[in-house]
Amino acid sequence: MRATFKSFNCISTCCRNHVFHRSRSKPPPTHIIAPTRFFFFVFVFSRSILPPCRHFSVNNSVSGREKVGGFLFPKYMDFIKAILKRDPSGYDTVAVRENKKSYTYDQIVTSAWNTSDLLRDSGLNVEYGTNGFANLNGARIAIFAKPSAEFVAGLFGIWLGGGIAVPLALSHPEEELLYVMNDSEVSMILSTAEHQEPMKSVAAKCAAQYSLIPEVSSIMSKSDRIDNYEHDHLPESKLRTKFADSLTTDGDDSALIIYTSGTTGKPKGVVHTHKSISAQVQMLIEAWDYSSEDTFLNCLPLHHVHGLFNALLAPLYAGSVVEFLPKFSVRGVWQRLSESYPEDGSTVIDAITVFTGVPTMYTWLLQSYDQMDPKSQSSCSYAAHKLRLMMCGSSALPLPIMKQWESVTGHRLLERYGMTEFVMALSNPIKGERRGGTVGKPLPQVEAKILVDKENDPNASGIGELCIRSPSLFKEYWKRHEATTESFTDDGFFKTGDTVKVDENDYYIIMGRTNADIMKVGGFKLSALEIESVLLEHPAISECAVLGLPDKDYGEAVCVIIVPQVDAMSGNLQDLKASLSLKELQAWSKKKLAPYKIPTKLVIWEKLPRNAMGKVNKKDLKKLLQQQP
Ligand SMILES: Nc1ncnc2c1ncn2[C@@H]1O[C@H](COP(=O)(O)OP(=O)(O)OP(=O)(O)O)[C@@H](O)[C@H]1O
Repeated sequence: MRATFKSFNCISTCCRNHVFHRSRSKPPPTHIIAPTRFFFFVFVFSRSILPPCRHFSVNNSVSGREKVGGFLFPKYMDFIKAILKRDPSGYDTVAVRENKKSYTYDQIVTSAWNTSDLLRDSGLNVEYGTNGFANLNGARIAIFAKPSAEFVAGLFGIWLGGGIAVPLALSHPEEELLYVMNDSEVSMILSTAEHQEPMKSVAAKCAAQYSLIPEVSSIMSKSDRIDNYEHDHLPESKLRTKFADSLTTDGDDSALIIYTSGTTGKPKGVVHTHKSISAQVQMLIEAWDYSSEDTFLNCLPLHHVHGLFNALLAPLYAGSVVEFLPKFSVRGVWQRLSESYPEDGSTVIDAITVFTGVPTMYTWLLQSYDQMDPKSQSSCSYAAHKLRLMMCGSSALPLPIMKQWESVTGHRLLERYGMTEFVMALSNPIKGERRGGTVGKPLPQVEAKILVDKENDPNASGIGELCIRSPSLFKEYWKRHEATTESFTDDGFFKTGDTVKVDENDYYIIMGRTNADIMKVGGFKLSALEIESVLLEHPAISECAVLGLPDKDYGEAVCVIIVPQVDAMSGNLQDLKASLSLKELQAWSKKKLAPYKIPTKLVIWEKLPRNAMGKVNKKDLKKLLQQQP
């Protein structure tokens, strides 16, 4: 990953211009969010999880804690601590929904508490803090569960126990799982029953323990809402504050290791702390107005920051409901949106208000929309239009897709830019102009600068490597001290490895990964993302990936891999190859692209290989194409 480190070091001797941008927004106040449902953590601690004496008595007999006068908490994340200090706002406390079941904050934390007990009692190397409470002292605990209440409870349970969570990818083959587990030296794997047998076997192969995540009980059905829930034991806010103050939090403690996709090298473990997580969720809530009025539809994997932070942790911190659709399906999404907003205008409880996805999800949703009958199209358009917010990111959103989505739903997608190492950094505004083809400006408290290599950019076009400084920056690459040091500038900016520029209004334009999307053709630096966006306007092209292949005359040649539109695909791929020739494509491109940007090689495939986040690994594709005759 970020293979630009080396080239960056070379550049460092060259002359550089720093274009510096800083968000003018004021830092968020400590309590920026409306009172949320998370106060139920306290509710849970005081009545549901354990008998009352277990929490607050001096001489309880809970394992490892009996000597202590005080409370039962080891290190705990600032994130939750802040929540504990807020005032309750009401009793509608559903946190998670999945498969038509609803789970309250209470129920999730009950299970989280049980998980942390299980971890402490598992014989792992626990340590006793100054307050005498046992904690896992940063032991790595992997979590393998589909997006669900159990996943959330498992994650919070690991944090409650003082461990570092390592979310695993459900789609990864055993070899990749073992790489992550061995690299992060996982002590235990937590999973749900459906994955029990394979995960036990994986655990055995890397000398880790295995355990099931304690079940999370749900409220019976959607209609059995929390209004009927008992809430007369809610502790006084004074007690809540005291309780929160007693937590021995150290915000700099590591909380989470997320592995990079490895699209630019071997996956690295990106370590986030309680503090960086806390900072990030507060930034997102402020930037995008998340609130307890929101219900998110989360169809994303949770081992990447998009699904985990944008669509789970930040919403929960804001007191929103997160509804999981564990596996993205165009049918599932359209159906859920249509159910939320019937065309007769009737109001539905639990309607989805926020959706966030990767560009390919929107492409596929549009393709399925095109196949619908007019009545279904009308109800889908009507419903999608009603959402408060629709966002896109993780890879470039091509302009044609953005425009099509706007014409179908009336929503101008909010595109933002992020990376595992700092989660989110740049965003188009919630209010104000969302500029297509850009990722907006720095989020609150984020500083961005562009390292322009003047020597290779004599025209001073302002194109260069994006660097980010933010309270949400990661702490380190797990056990990779050198890689960590190399990835930062002397003044603490993280070097993203992405080539960018700003437009006339200071909105950032991502030109792509320097080592995968930036091609050098006959002395010109070209952005593959820009060419892809133009080619997608061609009526016969559904998806495409542009990449540079070695060329003896020009250094690199522009090659495009095309996936034809569904209609075209209903014919024979061979016929299509004959009809969509390189010549035809070049003739069409002439009106839209400068001559040196026009592809000189064309490959037609039925689909593009994409990872769980819909990303294409161009390094692999290049290798593959070079091997082909
Ligand atoms: N809105 C966006 N437009 C263009 N590119 C984006 C956008 N959002 C994210 N990206 C790309 O995704 C990258 C971050 O993704 P992530 O941290 O998952 O890394 P990766 O490239 O998928 O994997 P690896 O870090 O292993 O190479 C960014 O560096 C950028 O290249």
